Amino acid sequence: MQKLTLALVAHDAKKDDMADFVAMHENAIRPFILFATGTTGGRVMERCPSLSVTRLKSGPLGGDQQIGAMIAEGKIDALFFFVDPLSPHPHDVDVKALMRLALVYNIPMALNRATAERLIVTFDP
Ligand SMILES: O=C(CO)COP(=O)(O)O
Repeated sequence: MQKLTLALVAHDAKKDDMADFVAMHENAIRPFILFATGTTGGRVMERCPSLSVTRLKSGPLGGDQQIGAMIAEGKIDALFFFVDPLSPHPHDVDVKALMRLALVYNIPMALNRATAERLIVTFDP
């Protein structure tokens, strides 16, 4: 069976949460092919050195758009995007575009840790 692909993205205030989440669910996450925006991917690999994560560009430099393009190409099966709703982001249009494409292509998308905790247990990658 083809491996499922999971994209990980976290705003700065949520990167600790993302690293904790991945560490806590490392065994469940290991079977996925993992992609992440640049800084998020770096933090995840620092915390879980045995995981292999393909790092794209940092979000503000186009990483969100790269993941959006992969979703449009059918290359991403699920998106875990831990959003910080309390800070302004210079690339907010990219953030919205990424969420929009996840909606257009109807892929499972967790926008906070509580949802990701519930979603991760549903996968059999
Ligand atoms: O900005 C982001 C999401 O919009 C995340 O990008 P980084 O993981 O590079 O910080």
